[in-house]
Amino acid sequence: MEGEEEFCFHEVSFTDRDGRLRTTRVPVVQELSRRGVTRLPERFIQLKSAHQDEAQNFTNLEILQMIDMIKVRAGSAEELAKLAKGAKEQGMFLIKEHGIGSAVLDEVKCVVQEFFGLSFEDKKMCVGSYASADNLGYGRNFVKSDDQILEWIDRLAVKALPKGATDGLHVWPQTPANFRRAMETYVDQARKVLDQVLESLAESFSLEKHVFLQSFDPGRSEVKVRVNCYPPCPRPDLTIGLNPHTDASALTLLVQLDGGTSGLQVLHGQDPQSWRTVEWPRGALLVNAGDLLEIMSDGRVKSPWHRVMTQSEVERISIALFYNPPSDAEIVPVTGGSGSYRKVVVGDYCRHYYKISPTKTKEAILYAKQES
Ligand SMILES: O=C(O)CCC(=O)C(=O)O
Ligand SMILES: [Fe+2]
Repeated sequence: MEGEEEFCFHEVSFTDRDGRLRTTRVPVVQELSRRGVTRLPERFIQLKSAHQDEAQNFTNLEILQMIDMIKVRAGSAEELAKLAKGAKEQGMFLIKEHGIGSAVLDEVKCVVQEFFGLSFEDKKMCVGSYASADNLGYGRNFVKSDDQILEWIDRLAVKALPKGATDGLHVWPQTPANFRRAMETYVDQARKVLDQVLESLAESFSLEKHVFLQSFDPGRSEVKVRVNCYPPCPRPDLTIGLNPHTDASALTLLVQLDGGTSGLQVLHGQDPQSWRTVEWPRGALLVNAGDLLEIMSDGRVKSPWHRVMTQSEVERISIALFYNPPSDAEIVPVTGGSGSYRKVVVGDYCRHYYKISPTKTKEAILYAKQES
């Protein structure tokens, strides 16, 4: 058996179910992978459950709508109809001709690859840890107990907007030196694209075009970026990169680094629902509705349940950008939808989401449901 003492660990603080502050150690999966472990450590083995059985037998999702943002900007009725369809039927769609410069995308991909290419010691040294502030920095996904089954992932999370929000908190990597500049340039351009998506989504639902955008504020809206690294895994059939979840955000923009095949899966269809692997053409970006948009849109859009599978030979890196209105903004569902949502304060919703996550079902959104 590989000696536990040889592994590198993330030190994790969490508040347990009794409200006590606890610490635990979580193996750094990139290091396990680099050392060529052939046996998946016990803590990563998911219980044999329905979704594991299905995981070995899924089909590709070929029907994600591909939205041409040039046509959207020109007000093409046909493209807006595709946008409405993608948002309503799957809560997830692809965008092309988005206007984010290829040099900007190449640079951001390059800095995240360089960061995850560093040794564990160098990564730890050049960036603050999760314990430092609000789940930011370099580490792992949620850990809430000593006996939690772990996901095969390492991640880096930074708060990119409002500008300067994390100055002094040492959560931006110092290596590579251009990391922060590259990420902030990307975030700036991505935010403009997402504003356009929000405006066009409203139009595509025959609503006034500012109904979603009006909750946002150029100086105070929030962007968190999470870089997800799923290293090659000895037993992809026994574990998962990221457990099924919905995002708390209004919108999430996903970039997947070239070279990696997609491991992202989304729950598709109604009665029966099934997991489908997302087909992700090179160059396209993926937009995913989060819970806040489900609330704002009064259920016209549903935040999709999604998860990430691992692969045995390939390291996959994705960049998830979460776009939210200011934390103190009150979001009010646009009437005429399902009528089952109530107004919530963004920060209150997000705190609730993080407090109860991870969950086995789409539970956090119940917080924003009207009592019937
Ligand atoms: O890696 C991916 O493609 C998805 C990541 C994701 O769902 C998340 O970070 O919330
Ligand atoms: Fe997600």
